[in-house]
Amino acid sequence: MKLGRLNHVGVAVPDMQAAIAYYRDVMGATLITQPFDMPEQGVKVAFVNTPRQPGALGTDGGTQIELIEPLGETSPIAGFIAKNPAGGQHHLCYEVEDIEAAREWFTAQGKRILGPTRIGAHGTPIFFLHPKDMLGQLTEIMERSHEQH
Ligand SMILES: CC[C@H](C(=O)O)C(=O)SCCNC(=O)CCNC(=O)[C@H](O)C(C)(C)COP(=O)(O)OP(=O)(O)OC[C@H]1O[C@@H](n2cnc3c(N)ncnc32)[C@H](O)[C@@H]1OP(=O)(O)O
Ligand SMILES: [Co+2]
Repeated sequence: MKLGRLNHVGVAVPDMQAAIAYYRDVMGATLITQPFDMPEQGVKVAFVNTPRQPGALGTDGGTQIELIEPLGETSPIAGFIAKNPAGGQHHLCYEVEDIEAAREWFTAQGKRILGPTRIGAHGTPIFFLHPKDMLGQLTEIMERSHEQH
């Protein structure tokens, strides 16, 4: 498998609106999506587009900041926010051509895959790899969008 594009950096936040105001007012971001809920993933999500982005989700261009706020009692990031009340860098997401081939690759490497492959915030299949197997970094693998833009 070859290293793919860094699609986004996941940043866990305790307060989505405060985080959006920070990226807009402190960091000067101009392309921030409206937050949307992903109850099946236990998060509220918003994307901060870095420059050279056409502005549509998942399109080619720069890397996004993916703001994630816990949603619901069983959010997988509740523990992270409990340990890091101010929030912080949560995961990195890399793109692959074929999610199933990537699953086989990491499994063969003895890396723990967290749960089933499911549809992520960009509408393509994703899975997560345990941070303890990935240099301490929670790692998301995402099949890149094959739509032509
Ligand atoms: C899917 C929508 C969207 C997208 O891009 O499409 C997203 O990315 S949503 C992102 C939120 N969803 C997930 O993160 C799913 C995968 N994550 C998990 O299953 C859990 O968060 C897990 C298992 C990584 C950690 O769960 P939890 O914190 O409840 O467990 P522990 O406290 O026992 O943690 C075990 C061990 O790992 C360390 N840890 C936890 N989170 C992270 C992290 N983000 N980065 C690095 N290390 C992490 C934690 O400190 C523990 O270490 P220890 O030394 O044992 O204390
Ligand atoms: Co993500």
